[in-house]
Amino acid sequence: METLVVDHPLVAHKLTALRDAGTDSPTFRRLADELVTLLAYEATRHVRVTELTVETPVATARGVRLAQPYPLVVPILRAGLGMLEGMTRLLPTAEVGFLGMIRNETTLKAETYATRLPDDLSGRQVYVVDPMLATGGTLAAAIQFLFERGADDVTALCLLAAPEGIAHMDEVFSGSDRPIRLVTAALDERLNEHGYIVPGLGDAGDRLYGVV
Ligand SMILES: O=P(O)(O)OC[C@H]1O[C@H](OP(=O)(O)OP(=O)(O)O)[C@H](O)[C@@H]1O
Ligand SMILES: O=c1cc[nH]c(=O)[nH]1
Ligand SMILES: [Mg+2]
Repeated sequence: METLVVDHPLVAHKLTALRDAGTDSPTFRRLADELVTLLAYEATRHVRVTELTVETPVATARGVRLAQPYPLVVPILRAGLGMLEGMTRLLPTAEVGFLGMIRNETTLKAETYATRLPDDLSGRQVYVVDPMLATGGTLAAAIQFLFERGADDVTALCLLAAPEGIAHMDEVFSGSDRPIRLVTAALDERLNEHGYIVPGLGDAGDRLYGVV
């Protein structure tokens, strides 16, 4: 997996506020939304475009527009929903598909409870959004699911990643000829004994939407 850690003072500033346990849910949501827009700028660097010409008031100009089929954005519920609007603001013509997944907090295995995606993803560029890449079980299962539907160009946007999660992704997809990119605001130190990212930001879903 090709990993890009976005090194930018504004990203670091917003991420620091996001990590702060004293940051309330409304502020956390706003910061997550702002951060994803900054990450999306880098994550969409390879978005497919087609060339065209337009008439400016002065002359003919060559330019580009997003190619069809338009990209698919896939938030992994629940926490990924906190990154959806920031993505679609930048890619307003993108289609949106949903994956509902929850990590069993005892076994740390990901379980899928909802899927609402186009059946055929061949030829589509897919952007998966989920704030946390911890053990990597959730993201690996999500991408396997997208690959089964024909996706061959997947970029994941995460606010935080752990080295263990990146290693797991590399192991699961080592023999794959389909490239996967990860764009993240930070690569943290490690996971703790409960599978939480250290120093991390806690449970992203709870901090966005409250404890259920
Ligand atoms: O890399 P992993 O070890 O699989 O963990 C990461 C997953 O855990 C969190 O979701 P969670 O399962 O807490 O669900 P939620 O979004 O409903 O809170 C997070 O948003 C990821 O989806
Ligand atoms: O640190 C972590 C790990 C998994 N899920 C979270 O929300 N936070
Ligand atoms: Mg959670």
